[in-house]
Amino acid sequence: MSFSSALLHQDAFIEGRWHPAAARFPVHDPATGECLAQVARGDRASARLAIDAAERALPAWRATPAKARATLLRRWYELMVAHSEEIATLLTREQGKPLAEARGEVLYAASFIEWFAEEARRIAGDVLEHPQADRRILVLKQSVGVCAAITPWNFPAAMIARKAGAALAAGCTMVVKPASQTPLTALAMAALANEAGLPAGIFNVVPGPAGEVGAELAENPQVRKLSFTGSTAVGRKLMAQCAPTLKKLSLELGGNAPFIVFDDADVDAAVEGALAAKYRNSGQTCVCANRFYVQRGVYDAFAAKLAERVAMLKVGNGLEAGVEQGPLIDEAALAKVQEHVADAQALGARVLCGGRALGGTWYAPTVLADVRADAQITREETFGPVAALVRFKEEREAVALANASEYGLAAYFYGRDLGRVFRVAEALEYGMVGVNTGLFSNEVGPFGGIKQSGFGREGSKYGLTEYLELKYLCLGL
Ligand SMILES: NC(=O)C1=CN([C@@H]2O[C@H](COP(=O)(O)OP(=O)(O)OC[C@H]3O[C@@H](n4cnc5c(N)ncnc54)[C@H](OP(=O)(O)O)[C@@H]3O)[C@@H](O)[C@H]2O)C=CC1
Ligand SMILES: O=C(O)[C@H](O)CS(=O)(=O)O
Repeated sequence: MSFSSALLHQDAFIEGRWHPAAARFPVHDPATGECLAQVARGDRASARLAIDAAERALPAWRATPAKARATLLRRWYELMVAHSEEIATLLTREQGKPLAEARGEVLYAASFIEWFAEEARRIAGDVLEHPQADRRILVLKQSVGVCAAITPWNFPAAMIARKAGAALAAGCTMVVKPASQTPLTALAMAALANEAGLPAGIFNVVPGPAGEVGAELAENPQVRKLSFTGSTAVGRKLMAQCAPTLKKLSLELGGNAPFIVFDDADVDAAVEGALAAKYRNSGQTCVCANRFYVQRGVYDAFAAKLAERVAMLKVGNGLEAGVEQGPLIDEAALAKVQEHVADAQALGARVLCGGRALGGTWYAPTVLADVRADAQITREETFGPVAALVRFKEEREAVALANASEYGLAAYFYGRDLGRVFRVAEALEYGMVGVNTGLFSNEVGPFGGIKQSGFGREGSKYGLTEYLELKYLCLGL
């Protein structure tokens, strides 16, 4: 095996130690097919071991003063930044995204740990006036307890940091099951958490199959909260699996983001925003624009300018300098993209650029024009580098088209009339709306969706409440 890295680990990380296993599963580089590692295949027993470790570590961590928790989280953040190049290389190798994006993701992930290190010290309860003179009301905020996280392959660092940063800041302990396609980044993060001095059992990583490790995390009564990022279908299953033990849940699920361009938009800005919203991670993000509604007055100009820019995107192995589009994660992802393009073309869409597989799991960055409003690509999440342009006439029509989806995660629109900005922003049924921007993800804004995109918010000051319980004390004087 040619691949090596000081941060390459292949065993589960439980209670501050590496836990090998006889059974192992391969991790492949989606760009080359190379086997990067053989990772210990967790099972229900190892998941239980991690949950028990998290339970043992909980009392001391809960009792650790917030300032001390913050200091340890800050040190973890500093190590993530100091080792960002190594982690980014691991991330690109196992997930495929261009190194420049991987570097960005590692710093984005680290920003959540930094943010929640700061938020840890601002957890405050209340002292309230009781209706009776001889009583006092106190409201305490206390950590939920042992938490679980199940995370996807498309952001192997950020999705973990966005959950673990909040959980640990709140005084919870956590067991993470990373996606089986991308466990190496999670294990590298565990190594750095350990180096930062996070006590044993606080943060545990157990790679392994969903049906074993995932099932134990969802069903074990010691786990009081589960945070999941991934597809809506799996989110529904997990919600059912968590029901018997009434776990708190955060579900960041699938999306189908509309991207609306109005006649009064700055078309050049809208094109740049479309590039950011559509082609990041080769279109494999839950907040990627999935369907474009362009008003007839700017349709031709926007379509031509977007196609010109998209055709220039450099496609290749994410490790190569200047590459802007890496491979899709696997053959199934490629097949879904091809299916959406073929369906749109069968309904009359024109390919302005791309529209073809390039070998391996690469797909040419694509712009489709004259897409019918009922095409499959407008109803289902493509999770690939294809922009489908639908023409519209009136504002009301665009909002209706945008809202005609079971999903409600992200939406975007470009327009400069102030009245329209407020009308449309307030009318769109989504958890997050980008106005004259195609990228809104950061540690400060509350990330999450509504409808079939799930519930709960991550990052921001709101992210901490997902890991806190309120306790009401009534004091008789
Ligand atoms: N809203 C958001 O923030 C995000 C949403 N997503 C959505 O997720 C999808 C793509 O990500 P993808 O990884 O394929 O999603 P999946 O839902 O298939 O997998 C996500 C994680 O869930 C695990 N998993 C799968 N099935 C089960 C199960 N039955 N029980 C427990 N765990 C399970 C997987 O484990 P294993 O790998 O071992 O199978 C993986 O760790 C898209 O729909 C995308 O929109 C993705 C990222 C962010
Ligand atoms: O998993 C994802 O797709 C991420 O949540 C998208 S983002 O946070 O990088 O915008």
